[in-house]
Amino acid sequence: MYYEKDADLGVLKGKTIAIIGYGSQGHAQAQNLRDSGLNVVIGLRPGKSWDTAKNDGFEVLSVEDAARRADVINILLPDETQPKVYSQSIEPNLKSGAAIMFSHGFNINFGQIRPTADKDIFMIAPKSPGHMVRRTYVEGFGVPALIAVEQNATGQAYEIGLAYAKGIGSTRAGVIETTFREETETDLFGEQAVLCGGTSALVKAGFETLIEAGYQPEVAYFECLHELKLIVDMMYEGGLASMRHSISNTAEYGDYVTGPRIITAETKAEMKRVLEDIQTGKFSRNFLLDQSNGAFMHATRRKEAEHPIEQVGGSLRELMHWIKK
Ligand SMILES: NC(=O)C1=CN([C@@H]2O[C@H](COP(=O)(O)OP(=O)(O)OC[C@H]3O[C@@H](n4cnc5c(N)ncnc54)[C@H](OP(=O)(O)O)[C@@H]3O)[C@@H](O)[C@H]2O)C=CC1
Ligand SMILES: CC[C@](O)(C(C)=O)C(=O)O
Ligand SMILES: [Mg+2]
Ligand SMILES: [Mg+2]
Repeated sequence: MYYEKDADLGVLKGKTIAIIGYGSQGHAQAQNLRDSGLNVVIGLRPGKSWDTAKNDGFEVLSVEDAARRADVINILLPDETQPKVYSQSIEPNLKSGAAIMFSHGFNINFGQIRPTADKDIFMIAPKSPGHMVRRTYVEGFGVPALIAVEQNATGQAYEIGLAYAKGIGSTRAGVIETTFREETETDLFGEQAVLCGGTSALVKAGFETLIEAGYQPEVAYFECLHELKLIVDMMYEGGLASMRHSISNTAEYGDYVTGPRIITAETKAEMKRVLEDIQTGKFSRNFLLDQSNGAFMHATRRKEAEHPIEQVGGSLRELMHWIKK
């Protein structure tokens, strides 16, 4: 694990870091790096993010101009957008010896971006949503991250990568070394099976079961979604044991006897098939195919927004002034 003492911000002093994209990760990493005293420019197309980055006080350039200026460039565009922008706007304008960074290994791992041999290629992957990358930094800490070096053309990739990780606050929390392949496959698996796909399916199924049995939607919302954060906060702080220490014996007994009825051997067998689809490239091919017109994604976004849990949750959260803050 790498910490503050292992990273020297001085490696990046006097260099220009171009952050391409100003979305979830882009805005957070750019603001943290600037607050760490580093020189950051933002590369974008004209539009909403351009205006936001400008209002936040950044020098905003076209992607082409940002690439020309960059000593280090972090491509923080949506994964499906990166290959075209890289080949059309970034690659032709990069200096020889520039360092190319990612925060997720998707496009290198699946061969969608293939930089030339004279460039450093590495990744600092925060294990956190972008907005928490910023929030924890402002609070004086940071989120854990992974470092992976794919190509070390200058021999300086680790030093630059660790300095970058320090700049976004991650060496305060700890940085673990990995490979592009391990980060890509575990990240995709985690978000699909556990963190996002698994959790949202579990929450919706629990909520639907209660309201179909005639219970109040508001009660079902508190039980299956709202309280989840409070339970997960305890797991985050002290693992499963700490959560089980705080809940009642009744809940702990129910945890042991009912958990395996919900997440069964068949669920785990399906998880293995999900992982295989990621490893073989089947998932990435399907994702990129859908993103060429976005048909499944757009239809599903609309359908999910209409789910009763979103309707009741929207009204309840209006009353939760502490969340709005
Ligand atoms: N979201 C997260 O928390 C995490 C993301 N990652 C990785 O970080 C990377 C960035 O993801 P994320 O932050 O979610 O991305 P977002 O979808 O939040 O970022 C979109 C940004 O890219 C800009 N953009 C989109 N298309 C173009 C284009 N053609 N030219 C110029 N700018 C464009 C958008 O600008 P506009 O307003 O003009 O559309 C916007 O600023 C991905 O590799 C992702 O896997 C890794 C860890 C966590
Ligand atoms: C869990 C989803 C994530 O991998 C993340 C926030 O780490 C992502 O791709 O957004
Ligand atoms: Mg992730
Ligand atoms: Mg991810």
